[in-house]
Amino acid sequence: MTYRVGIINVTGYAGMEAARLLWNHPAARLVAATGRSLAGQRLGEAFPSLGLYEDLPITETIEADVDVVFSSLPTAESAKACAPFVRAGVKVIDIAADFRLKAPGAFEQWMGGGQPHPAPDLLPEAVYGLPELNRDRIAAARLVANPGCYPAAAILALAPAVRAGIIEPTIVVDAKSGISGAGRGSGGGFGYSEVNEDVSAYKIANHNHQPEIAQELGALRGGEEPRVTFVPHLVPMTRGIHATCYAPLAREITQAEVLDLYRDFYHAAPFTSVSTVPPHTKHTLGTNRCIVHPVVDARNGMLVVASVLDNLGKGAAGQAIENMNLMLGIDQAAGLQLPAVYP
Ligand SMILES: NC(=O)C1=CN([C@@H]2O[C@H](COP(=O)(O)OP(=O)(O)OC[C@H]3O[C@@H](n4cnc5c(N)ncnc54)[C@H](OP(=O)(O)O)[C@@H]3O)[C@@H](O)[C@H]2O)C=CC1
Ligand SMILES: CC(=O)N[C@@H](CCC(=O)OP(=O)(O)O)C(=O)O
Repeated sequence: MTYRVGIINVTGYAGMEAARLLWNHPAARLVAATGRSLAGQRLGEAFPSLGLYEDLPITETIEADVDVVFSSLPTAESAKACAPFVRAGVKVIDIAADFRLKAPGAFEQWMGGGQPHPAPDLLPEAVYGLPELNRDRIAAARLVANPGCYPAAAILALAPAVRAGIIEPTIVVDAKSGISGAGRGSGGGFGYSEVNEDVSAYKIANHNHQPEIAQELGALRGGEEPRVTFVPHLVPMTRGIHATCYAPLAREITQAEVLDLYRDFYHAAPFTSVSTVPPHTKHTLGTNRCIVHPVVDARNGMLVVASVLDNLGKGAAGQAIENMNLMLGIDQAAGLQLPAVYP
């Protein structure tokens, strides 16, 4: 059986990456793709990198029968486009941030610019789409909230330690992102001459991924959110997230015990692996992989975890396809077993 997939807003980086990854999927086919300014063009004509899609038209809305829809609209534009599909029984994966935050008022404060949520009735049922934590719930869901790119890296770095209670709930996440994290529509300040040879922090102490990280780590400790200091940085590479996460150890533990704990936690996860050496963002480029590297800093009583992924892979479109596979009840890794692009 081949499942029929639609992408709402194929014209952004996340939508384009979903189309790229779907090309070789053994059980799913892209049959509809929307785009605002490019409607009427063929996908392969609009984007030469997707030239294999020479016959697929970009349309204003999805009219074809579909089994699954990905939405990669800008955050706060996405929920109202997803809602009719969920209500019609189509499985929906929202790559935007509209269904991620559960606390009352959180969407309005962090994602919606003060505007009310467009589909508040669907918010409680949306499952946070990180299979390493929520595999069975994703498989049963009709609406999945795909994680943000920074939260995916940070949560995967910290989840085993938080669940085992080996760290104090005072966490620092120091994260770097490639420029594609800001999207195609990112506008001023992201030109080559501005970002090349430049590194800067941004949105210190007020980035909308901080509550997402705290919410999901809190769920691993009975709902009590840890204190999370999150500092994102922009670095001059195209793709990739590198998160270095720090927390005080709650008890003495050896490096070997921590490695065992992490390996045990991720033993059934096809895309998250535990490394004994510092991972590079390029080890995940173009893939759905996340690599975590936990280190006990015994002199200071700290756990330090380095984590890498591709913001458009495990941070967006790859993750969305992994979630789709689970929702369809097919092999979790279908279409996603790819070596990284290296060097
Ligand atoms: N980039 C990343 O690494 C990640 C992105 N995401 C999420 O995925 C979603 C898409 O991000 P990304 O692909 O980076 O976005 P981009 O900035 O690459 O693309 C946005 C596209 O959306 C179109 N667009 C803008 N506003 C609207 C609108 N109101 N209605 C319809 N189309 C619109 C624009 O096309 P045009 O003007 O031509 O119509 C533009 O090409 C976002 O919600 C983002 O939060 C999630 C994780 C990682
Ligand atoms: C480098 C950069 O600008 N990154 C984006 C995050 C990427 C993203 O799209 O995250 P959401 O899915 O949660 O919107 C940012 O910091 O806002």
